[in-house]
Order: sequence, then C-alpha cells, then structure tokens
Amino acid sequence: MAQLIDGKQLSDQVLQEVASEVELLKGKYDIVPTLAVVLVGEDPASQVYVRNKVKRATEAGMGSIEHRLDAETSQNTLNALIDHLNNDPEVHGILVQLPLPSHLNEDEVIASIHPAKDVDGFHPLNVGALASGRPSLVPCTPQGCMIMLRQVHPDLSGKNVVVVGRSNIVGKPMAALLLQANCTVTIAHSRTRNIESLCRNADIVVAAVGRAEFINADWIKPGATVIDVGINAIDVNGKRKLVGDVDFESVARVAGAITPVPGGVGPMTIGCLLLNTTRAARRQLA
Ligand SMILES: Nc1nc(=O)c2c([nH]1)NC[C@@H]1CN(c3ccc(C(=O)N[C@@H](CCC(=O)O)C(=O)O)cc3)C=[N+]21
Repeated sequence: MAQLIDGKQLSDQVLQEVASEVELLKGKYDIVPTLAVVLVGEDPASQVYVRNKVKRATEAGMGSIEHRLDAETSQNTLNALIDHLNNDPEVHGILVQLPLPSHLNEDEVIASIHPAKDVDGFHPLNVGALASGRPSLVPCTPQGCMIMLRQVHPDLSGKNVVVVGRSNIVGKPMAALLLQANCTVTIAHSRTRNIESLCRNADIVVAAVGRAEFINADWIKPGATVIDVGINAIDVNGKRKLVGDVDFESVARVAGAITPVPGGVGPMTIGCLLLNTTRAARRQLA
C-alpha cells in the first residue's frame, strides 16, 4: 500500500507559518494582511470553496473581504470593483473565483487585477515571470503540489514527470515549477498518443484533467508518486461523493506514494493562497 501524502496535515503546517508571518506583519509594521474574494453567481461548489478560504484566513489572523455579485453582473461593474480593490491600501490580495459566468471575459478580468495583488498568479506578468524562471506570485495549486512532492522527493532533479492536463491554472504552471526543479517534464493532454505508456514510464504523475477516476493502476509504474489534483463530485447510490482524477483504490496498490481526495491537494491550495497573500502584503510595504 502506498504512502499517503496528507494534504490536511501539511496545509496545517503551512497555515501555522502563515499565522506567524501575520503576527510579525501586525507587530512590526501594523498591517493586517487582507484577502478580497470576489464571487460572481451562486454556484454551490464555489460557495463552499470561498467559505473555506475566508474561514482559514480568519483562523490565521488575516483580514478577509467577501464580495458576492449576482450572476448577471456586467463586465463594467466587475471592472469597477476590481479597480476599487486595486486602489484600496488595506487589500493585499485579490481573488476572483473562476470560472466566471459565460458573458464575462475572464482574460480581461485576470489582466485587470494589479499584478502585485494577484494572489492566484494568473496575471500575464506573473505567468511570464514563472515561465522565465523568475517566479513571484506562483499559482496556488501547483505550489501546493510541489510542497507535497518534496515530502517524498527532497531532490526532484532528473525525475521523469508526466503532467496530465494543460490548463493555465494547473497543468502549465505545474510543468514550469517542475522544470525549475530540474525534472524532465512531459505535458500530456486529450490529443496525446500512448498516454498510458507515457505515464507508466514516469517516476511522478500529476493528474489534472477533471475527469473522475480517469487514471487507473495500469497507467502507473510500481513505486511511482501520484499527485491527484482532480476534485470531482460523483453520485454513488444517490449520495454525493468527492473523487479525484485517479482511481484511488487501484492506484494506491501500485504507487509508492499518493495524495487522497478529499484531504489532499485541495487544502494545500488554500494554504498556498494565504501564503501568497502574506507575501503580497510584505511586498506592498515599501
Ligand atoms: N481564482 C480561483 N482560484 C482558485 O484557487 C480556485 C478557483 N478560482 N476556482 C475553483 C478552484 C477550486 N479550488 C479549490 C480549493 C480548495 C478545495 C478544497 O479544499 N477541497 C476539499 C474538500 C472540499 C469539499 O468538501 O467540497 C478537499 O479537497 O479536501 C477545493 C477546490 C480553488 N479554485
């Protein structure tokens, strides 16, 4: 049975670090690191995530501001709110929950957030910084995955890694971080040929495709490390159950180490979001 990489426990460690950094920023500089979360529409899953973010921020002694806008909110209204948050000296991090309703332009919204307050790391300036090996605010989920990987592989140098999924929010930044850690990185996606045998050669597989239990034990080299980024709600006998992109039961029998869902990458994402918020606050001191 594979070693379990406990995201809940690791995120508690991250949140403790965040809490002491918050104390320091309060005591020494008299600022309360503050995160503003913007949610457009009432997607129930998004509401759960936003509630968790605000709860953890409060626990770490941080400030948080929640802006809930109705689903029909116009681009102009949203732009005006972001403009306001960009110029509010008491707001250090801004997160606009994605996906946005389809009438809103996501790229325009992301680009309008001040890069120094872009705690998601999605602004083109931060994307470029990461791609060119000068990371500043790094996307939270890949950052959390790296912390988890380091538990098993303190030195990632030379590891063969397959990242399954090529999204801007997970797959691409994940590949950039792994490359920076001297891994040999392959990004696989829906058009990739022989995806199974590619994965079976990997020392590490990062699954970020958004398809429930897509990857099974036949894809995994015995002893390999498996990071499961997926969070999919499925129906099991009329009950809602959260599963990853990995068929946990079969894969855990061949892998050397694996992250669970829930309690894996999800809590780490929130930990890194708050870590980014303290970093953003510190850089806004000057
Ligand atoms: N601008 C933006 N930034 C994001 O970081 C972002 C986003 N939009 N949109 C949605 C996704 C999703 N996301 C999650 C974070 C934590 C959990 C999490 O903590 N999940 C718990 C379970 C939660 C439950 O019970 O539903 C776990 O995996 O253990 C899940 C999902 C951040 N996202």
